[in-house]
Amino acid sequence: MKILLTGSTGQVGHELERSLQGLGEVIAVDRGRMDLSNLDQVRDVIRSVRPQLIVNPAAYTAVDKAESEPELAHRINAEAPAAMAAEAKALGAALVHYSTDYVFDGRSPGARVETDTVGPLNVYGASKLAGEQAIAASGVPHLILRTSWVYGMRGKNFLLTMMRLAKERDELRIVDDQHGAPTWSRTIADTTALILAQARAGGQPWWERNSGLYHLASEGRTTWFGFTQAILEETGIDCRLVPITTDQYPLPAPRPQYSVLDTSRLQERFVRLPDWREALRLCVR
Ligand SMILES: NC(=O)C1=CN([C@@H]2O[C@H](COP(=O)(O)OP(=O)(O)OC[C@H]3O[C@@H](n4cnc5c(N)ncnc54)[C@H](OP(=O)(O)O)[C@@H]3O)[C@@H](O)[C@H]2O)C=CC1
Ligand SMILES: Cc1cn([C@H]2C[C@H](O)[C@@H](COP(=O)(O)OP(=O)(O)O[C@H]3O[C@@H](C)C(=O)[C@@H](O)[C@H]3O)O2)c(=O)[nH]c1=O
Ligand SMILES: [Mg+2]
Repeated sequence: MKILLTGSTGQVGHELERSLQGLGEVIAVDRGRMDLSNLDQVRDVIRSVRPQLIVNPAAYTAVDKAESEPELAHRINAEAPAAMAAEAKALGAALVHYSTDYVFDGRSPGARVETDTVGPLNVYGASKLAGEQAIAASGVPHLILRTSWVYGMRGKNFLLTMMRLAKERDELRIVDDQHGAPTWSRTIADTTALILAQARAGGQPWWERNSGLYHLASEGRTTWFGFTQAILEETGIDCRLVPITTDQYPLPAPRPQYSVLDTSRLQERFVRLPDWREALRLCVR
């Protein structure tokens, strides 16, 4: 199987480049080869590579910056995936795509299932939702994997930011009223590969029975404050932590208050997911 992988310089893409190796020939394209803001280039690359599977972790992920660049965010997060879906469909290929807990408004507590009402609060979330909807509407065989609070030992993420800040400062003030599940980039990549491998082992292409939307995040939940406490415990870095409210940390983009994803659908069909705290421990190790 020929697999076209985007975003291999990103957190999830980097892990996927490793995790997908056993499944076929992985052709990784970076921004230089395929710029997602250039839709003609997206189409041209897919037509020349002719993959059987496209895996697309590339995205515009700068949540605050997106508020002042809505058109660019929409092109990368919605129009490019729509173009990938159309090209994949024309080739008879399938598409694996990633989305976010930020498609939800998060106004009430409780974990969200795939069929729950969406209502993004910010430009990033709206652009990601538009991407999901375009793929679903295209009729291409697909997996859309919604994840949350991604971290890892490379790239730009909350774990590395907090490790740096905690070393630099005596005290950190961290929001303690936004609830979610931190998810290790490696969990996402390995789970993706497992789903693809399992489905293939069934003797029929996975999309014949399992095309659709799935929540893929760690088990359990915490707040950004709780996540930071755990980061300090695991890394042994010493710093005073002060819990604050969202109002006390103003940012350009509003964030959902409760965006825990219910992952039962994925776990019942495919594979168990690890607890967030345990995954953090393994990652830091
Ligand atoms: N990060 C998070 O907390 C979460 C992420 N997600 C979703 O998971 C997926 C993976 O995210 P993650 O790995 O964390 O993202 P990263 O921000 O770590 O990586 C983004 C990747 O997209 C690439 N990219 C951005 N713009 C373009 C462009 N115009 N053309 C080509 N490539 C581009 C980047 O390339 P370059 O290095 O050149 O910039 C990079 O490889 C995304 O769909 C994201 O929306 C979902 C929930 C949480
Ligand atoms: C740096 C810092 C942040 N915070 C708060 C701000 C914010 O409410 C929260 C998280 O901040 P960040 O900007 O790192 O996280 P954010 O960019 O909102 O992370 C999101 O990224 C996108 C791509 C997703 O899809 C989401 O799932 C989610 O992971 O932590 C503090 O309270 N204190 C601090 O010192
Ligand atoms: Mg951010």
